[in-house]
Amino acid sequence: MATAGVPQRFCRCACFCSENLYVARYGLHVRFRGEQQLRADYGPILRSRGCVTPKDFQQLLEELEQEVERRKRLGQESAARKALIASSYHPARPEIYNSLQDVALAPEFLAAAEYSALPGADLKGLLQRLETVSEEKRIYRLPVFTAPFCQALLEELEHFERSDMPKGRPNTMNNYGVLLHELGLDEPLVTPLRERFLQPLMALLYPDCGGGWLDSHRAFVVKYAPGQDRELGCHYDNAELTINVSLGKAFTGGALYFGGLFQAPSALASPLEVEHVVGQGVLHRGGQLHGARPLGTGERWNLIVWLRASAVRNRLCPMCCRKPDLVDDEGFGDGFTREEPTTVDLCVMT
Ligand SMILES: O=C(O)CCC(=O)C(=O)O
Ligand SMILES: [Fe+2]
Repeated sequence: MATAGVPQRFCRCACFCSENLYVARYGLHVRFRGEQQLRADYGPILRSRGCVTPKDFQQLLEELEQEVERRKRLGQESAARKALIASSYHPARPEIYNSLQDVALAPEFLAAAEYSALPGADLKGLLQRLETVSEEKRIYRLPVFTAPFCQALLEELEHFERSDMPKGRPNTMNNYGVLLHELGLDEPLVTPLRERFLQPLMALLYPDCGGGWLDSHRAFVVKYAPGQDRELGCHYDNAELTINVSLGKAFTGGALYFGGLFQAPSALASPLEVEHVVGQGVLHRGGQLHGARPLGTGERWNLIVWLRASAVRNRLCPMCCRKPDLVDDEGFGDGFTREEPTTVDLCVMT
């Protein structure tokens, strides 16, 4: 469905500063309101995962307090980094910052998106144009970018990494990578990718998850390398839908694994392993539990776009599973809005 909206102010949910704090050492997401609550809610599980001595617990407390402070400052600090990068960073591959061209996209991706935008398109027709990785889990895969585009984007990201520009962390679980909006790549690259190509695809694949109502995103590149992050613990995304595109380089290991939906009990029984194919994107629901196996050799860079539909998340924050407690934020925030999205069905207007 084609939609035209007025510019929105986006918000985050206040739970961002108290829920789902990730403790990598103990492989655990915790809710944190203070020492007593942490002991009461997580004492036994923390002990079973190696947080045994008073010193261990004290260290964990300090880390959680720091993480809360970091999260409170995140929006403003990110906006400041973006402004500095815009004024003083010199790209290695300036063409990446031009508006997204069809030549950057794999023919299969163009064909699937073009088909999906036709008035008579249906799910059955679309499924003939992409790979069904799991029908039950509704996971799909298709080529997204051409090899030269992946190469150019990687070169640009490595150039940025080597620069002395300030860098944000892609999300609360990955320590290495790049936030694309800070680099100035949202407007020319990610927003057109979402609006022109992913929206029609997702509307057919996941109409029940807001696929037809995507109005913002959070896009980042995650990097895995020896001596840096090597694997990713099991989690669900703060997104209605996700696309994960493998950009390269040469690597072994790092496969994605998928369990059930996070709301379902025994959600991680018999996970499904999905290998990366360079240039290809894996599509899945944000609520599908997943993680990444340890990297073997080489470096792995993946573009992740968390796609958000305010019409869905305004009703229920996927991170705290409550009605969101809205806090104004910078940019797309976490994709919540105070008003319902104002959309005009362009089909009706013609
Ligand atoms: O390592 C990957 O490719 C998956 C990353 C991921 O799931 C995420 O960032 O949400
Ligand atoms: Fe994820």
